[in-house]
Amino acid sequence: MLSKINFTQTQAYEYLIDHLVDMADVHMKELFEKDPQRFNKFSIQFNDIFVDYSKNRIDEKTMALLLELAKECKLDEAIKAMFDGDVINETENRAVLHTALRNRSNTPVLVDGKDVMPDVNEVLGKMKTFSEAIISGDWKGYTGKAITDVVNIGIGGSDLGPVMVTEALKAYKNHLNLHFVSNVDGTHIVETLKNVNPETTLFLVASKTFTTQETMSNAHSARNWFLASGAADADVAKHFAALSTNADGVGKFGIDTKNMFGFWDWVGGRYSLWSAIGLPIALSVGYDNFEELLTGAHEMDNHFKTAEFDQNIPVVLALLGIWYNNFFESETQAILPYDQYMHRFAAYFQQGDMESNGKYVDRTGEKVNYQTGPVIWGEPGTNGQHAFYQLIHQGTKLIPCDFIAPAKSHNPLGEHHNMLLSNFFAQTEALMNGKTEEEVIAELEGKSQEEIDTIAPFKVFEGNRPTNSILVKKITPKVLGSLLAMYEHKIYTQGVIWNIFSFDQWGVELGKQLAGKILPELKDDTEIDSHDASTNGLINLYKAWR
Ligand SMILES: O=P(O)(O)OC[C@H]1O[C@@H](O)[C@H](O)[C@@H](O)[C@@H]1O
Repeated sequence: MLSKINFTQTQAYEYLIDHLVDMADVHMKELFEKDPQRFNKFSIQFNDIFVDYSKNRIDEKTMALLLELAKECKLDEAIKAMFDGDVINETENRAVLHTALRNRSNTPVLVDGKDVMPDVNEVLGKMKTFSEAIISGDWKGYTGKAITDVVNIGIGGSDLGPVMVTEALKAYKNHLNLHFVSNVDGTHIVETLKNVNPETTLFLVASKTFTTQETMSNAHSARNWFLASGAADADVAKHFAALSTNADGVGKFGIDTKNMFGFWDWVGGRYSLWSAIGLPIALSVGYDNFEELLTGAHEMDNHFKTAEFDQNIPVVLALLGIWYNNFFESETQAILPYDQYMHRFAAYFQQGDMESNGKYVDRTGEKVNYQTGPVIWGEPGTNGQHAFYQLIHQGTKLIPCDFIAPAKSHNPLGEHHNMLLSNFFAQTEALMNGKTEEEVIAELEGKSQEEIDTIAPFKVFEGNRPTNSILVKKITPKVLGSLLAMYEHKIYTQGVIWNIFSFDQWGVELGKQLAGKILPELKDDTEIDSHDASTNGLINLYKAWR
């Protein structure tokens, strides 16, 4: 059981409130001027990942107090509890062991007294054999042709992770074409099926529960399409596989359980890309690269488990996030990868973070009296610069940003990478330093005083906008694995301090339930009056217009 400490009642929190008064008007520029060691003090390297957090509104006292806060909230016990397989997902009565899926050291991990590693390794072995057979072409479709296209049908955690990783690792891709269908909007499956041939397509039905409406509907439509092409029921086995914890559901759908890749209820959907849900990754970049991804994550797991908190990247990032979220009242957190391949990275962590920490009830069942999870958003640089950075630089909201960039590009083309990275460095520098009125006036030399007075206020940048710079050597499978685990553990750390349960997601249920009630009401054109006036009005208009 996790302890149930309200962090706003700790000693460290009280000190931090006082300390905030001292820090509120301090400009980071001054902190850099005062301390030549600041960059060394506030940066951590872990393997090929370098995290510079010196461009934050912190000093040594801030970090000491934040670290104290982590201690008072018993973060050490919480970390141990997760790795030990304790039932820390209390509202679902489950352990949380995505770390076991990438436990490359193979040390036993016990759930209810049973070591789960043999099962984990068995599924990995099956994924290896299967992916190699598909990639080599040994696996034949129902007319004897090799597979050319893989369509993953899944949503949420059964989609976002594999999409993000297969995109991020596109440089490692083989000849297979990967497609992802998630939305129940018929457009998604229809448009995808236009581009594939039933004789050479493999469908992966990815669903932890195997009950999710969107996924089941898309899977049925895909099977109908497949059978309509002239294939027989018996051919389904050559073209459909399931990634799921629900063997009964898989069997009922008509997928041979030989083609089922299992995982377990102690794997949360948004933490499942390391499990059988990662099969599209193994198919896209080869099993060895998938294993490298696991290795990278495992290394970060060990770092999180063993590094002192002041040298622990996920812990430090989490505490900085809390500093802004709970003391500076920032509402959002931007994730800005300067790497085109990582264009779905922020979208992935929208689920990872917001579904984990978007909770207003604490671990005692009481409503919290403080802010919990931030809104996560972001796009790859430099695209974001030409779109929304205006607000980050000169808007009224404080937006802490994570900038992520690789030193080596997979596509070193002329000066492109230097140009990209010059923007990466320039943005965090600009956000920190800003531009003073004097600097603006100096730039306007030669203009009339009237012109200067008119335009100068618009050209001033306050600066003092916080950023973390995460510079990695190269986006390899291993580095990506470490980065993903880093954010996962940051999320958990914040959940521990906010005293919330990060591994359930009750907030997604109500909408599903209501949609279930409304669906039968849409079958015919009878006027509806069973809801509020707005919902009735909209449903009836829909019926009139469809
Ligand atoms: O993998 P499943 O069972 O189809 O679930 C998909 C998604 O369903 C959503 O309802 C959950 O909030 C997500 O956490 C989950 O990833």
